[in-house]
Amino acid sequence: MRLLIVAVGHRMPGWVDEAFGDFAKRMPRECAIELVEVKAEPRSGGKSAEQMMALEAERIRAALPPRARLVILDERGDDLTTKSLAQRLERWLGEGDDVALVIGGPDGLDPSLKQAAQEKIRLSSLTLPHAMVRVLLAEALYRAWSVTKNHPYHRE
Ligand SMILES: C[S@@+](CC[C@H](N)C(=O)[O-])C[C@H]1O[C@@H](n2cnc3c(N)ncnc32)[C@H](O)[C@@H]1O
Repeated sequence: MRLLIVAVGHRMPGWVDEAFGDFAKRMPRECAIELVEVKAEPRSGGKSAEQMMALEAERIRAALPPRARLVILDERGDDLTTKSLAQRLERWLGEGDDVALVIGGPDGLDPSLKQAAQEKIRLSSLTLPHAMVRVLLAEALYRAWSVTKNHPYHRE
């Protein structure tokens, strides 16, 4: 299984790359996180939010591996505890299909992607900036993995 984070936005500030990399590099090889950055549509081009999300959705679809499980990050998605994320991670690993966790850009994700998603998850009820979401998601995945292995990173 490949575990991909497909995120709209590239050329992130250094602190984002550093924080993401710090958690990503802790993941073991069998559960490695791959970051795939998708270019955000320039916000200065006079396009509507709907048009920009549709163009970003085309790029996201092009970045998805064939037959990947599509999981979108959305503030209106399912609430997860660390334990339930750990259970999902175990299920994903057991099923063996690639998993693409998709993070939208400044305007969010196109409705077509939301409809196509097998799972929708949220990290919080708050609207989070997309740069922060990849960092929080990498930490949450590392924490979830540590739960599955009784690793001391996660404490009850
Ligand atoms: C700035 S937010 C977009 C907000 C937009 N108004 C919307 O309705 O989605 C950018 C992206 O970050 C992710 N995101 C933001 N808050 C989130 C949360 N609480 N949980 C999970 N993902 C979140 C989503 O993938 C979203 O598309």
